[in-house]
Amino acid sequence: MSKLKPLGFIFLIIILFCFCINIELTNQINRINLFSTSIDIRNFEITNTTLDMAPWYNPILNGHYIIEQPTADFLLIKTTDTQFVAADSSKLIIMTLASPINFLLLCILIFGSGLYLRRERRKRHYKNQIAELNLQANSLLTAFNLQVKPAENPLGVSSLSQSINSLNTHVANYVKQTQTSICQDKLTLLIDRHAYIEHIDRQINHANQEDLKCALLFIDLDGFKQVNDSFGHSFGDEILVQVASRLANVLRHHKLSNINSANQLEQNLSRLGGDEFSIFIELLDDSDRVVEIAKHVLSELEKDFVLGNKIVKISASIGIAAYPESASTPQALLQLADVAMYRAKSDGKGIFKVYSPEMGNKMRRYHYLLEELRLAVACKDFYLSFQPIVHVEDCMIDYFEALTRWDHPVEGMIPPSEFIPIAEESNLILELGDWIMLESCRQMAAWHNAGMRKVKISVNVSGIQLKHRDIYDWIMNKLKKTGLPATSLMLEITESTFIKASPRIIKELSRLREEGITIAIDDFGTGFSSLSTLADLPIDVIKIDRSFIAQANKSQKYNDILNTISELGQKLGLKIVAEGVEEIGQFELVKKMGVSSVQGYLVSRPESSANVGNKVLRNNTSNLSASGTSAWDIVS
Ligand SMILES: Nc1nc2c(ncn2[C@@H]2O[C@H](COP(=O)(O)OP(=O)(O)OP(=O)(O)O)[C@@H](O)[C@H]2O)c(=O)[nH]1
Repeated sequence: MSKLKPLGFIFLIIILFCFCINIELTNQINRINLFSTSIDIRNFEITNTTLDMAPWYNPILNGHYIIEQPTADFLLIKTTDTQFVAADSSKLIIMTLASPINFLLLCILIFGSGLYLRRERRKRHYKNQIAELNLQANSLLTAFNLQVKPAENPLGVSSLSQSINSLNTHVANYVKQTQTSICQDKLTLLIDRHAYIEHIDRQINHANQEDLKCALLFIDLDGFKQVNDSFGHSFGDEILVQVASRLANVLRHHKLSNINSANQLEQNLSRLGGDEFSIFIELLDDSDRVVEIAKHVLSELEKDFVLGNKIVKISASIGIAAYPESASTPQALLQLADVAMYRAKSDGKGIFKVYSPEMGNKMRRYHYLLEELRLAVACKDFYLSFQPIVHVEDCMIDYFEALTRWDHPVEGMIPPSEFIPIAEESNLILELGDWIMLESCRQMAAWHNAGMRKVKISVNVSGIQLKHRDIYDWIMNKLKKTGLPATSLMLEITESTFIKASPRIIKELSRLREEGITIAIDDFGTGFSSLSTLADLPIDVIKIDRSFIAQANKSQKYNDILNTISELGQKLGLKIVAEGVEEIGQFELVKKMGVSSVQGYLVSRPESSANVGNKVLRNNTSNLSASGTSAWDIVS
């Protein structure tokens, strides 16, 4: 079709040209009639006008005729029906063509044709370019794996426009997806900490202008590590996804939702990382509302999590910080809510706490002590105290418990109950524990050499040490270094640590027992271990927690528990030690129950090694050399 167009154009031009020639020729003929000067004219008389001459000239020549002669062709020009004049047709034609109007027309036609052909060439060039672009677009579509409806003309403009549209949509979706995924947690699809902080920042600015109050909930799952350890990480992942969905429901229920119109993500709920989530309340018109929301979150998370055929129960601890009361920046709000959350954890877990400045002070002290502890551990700035544990029958020394003391140059004595948990959380306990074990063994080795052959030294070992040290090699190495016999060493491990101990740790403790080292379960009664598990643990001694001793004389229930533990221990062939005996009544009670040894202020406070030396070695030398131990005078 497109090829026919130029032909049609040329045909049109030819017709136009002929038409013009015809007009001009007629003009010329008319001029011949009138002036007939320059042309050889002869008069003809023809009665019969039906001349047998080229009939198709007729319409062009307007009723005149061309006569072919041997010398030249003549045009018979009809003047009347029977009168003709003859003109030399070739001359006539030359004159016709040479007329200015025809020349001008010819020029216009040539110029027009030139323009037309140029335009056609350009069109062809563009078409080729579009075809080339189409090929490139198609290869892009294939690379992006995009399907486009086949076009009528696959190399035409409409196909190109279709491809470009499709690529355009793809790029727009890609940009949207990229922007969304940048700020989204991959597992739960909630916004991440970074996007959440930006959102809170905007909300706080708004609240500041409008004089509004906001609040932030910091939610941390309790014991989530246990879930991972027991069921595997992918199971843990599923729980996290379900937690996110339950929190989103709470948000909707309390109409706290705020969906970002650009990426369609909820902005008031975030997974901050690990098992930590946060909810932001943009408008807190009533402080009871935050409490109501926190309680709702806790109750939602306490419901059973069902995964396949497994049912898991978890809980969460929540810290709450409010704007503007607690803090005025997103980071500070999160930090203080985190502090409050830690308080909720330390107060028993599964609860919520609203931040108060007193909590902040505690946090600051924590960080201060952590830094001081680092220095103290590096400088070995501690000393040991020794508390005797005596047999109830004769008050002879059974063993000494080594207790670490930290005399801070500015703060004074810092109790172990304050610095040991910090040392454990920061793993500084590993280095500190090395020093404690070495010093305890060294001291006991000295006393052993001085005659205290039946007395043991008891050293506390934390769960962190059991986990990170190869405990068998570690202990045997210390004994070798100090020369202390294995039978003179006792290790105290808390009940809660025993519950969590891996089979590897239990095996290593059994090997130490085989070497002659005594293993005691410390703070017994506080870790909720089932009594039946006692039979399987590699232990020799049960140390009953001081809380039972303190209650036993006042409460029949505690009295019964104490009795049961004591009886069970005796049946299992374990030695029972009562901790925290402070009164003579308690001493008498535990003695009656069959407890074999006691520890507590009634017997002695922890003493320095010098005092122990004075008391045992100087005053009771004869007793010591005969028995390998000495009576601890409890009245002195
Ligand atoms: N399955 C899974 N676990 C994760 C992910 N991110 C972090 N965790 C685990 O979550 C646990 C978080 O532990 P913590 O919060 O420190 O401890 P916890 O056991 O919850 O104890 P408390 O918080 O003191 O109650 C760790 O064991 C992490 O390995 C995750 O994306 N998926």
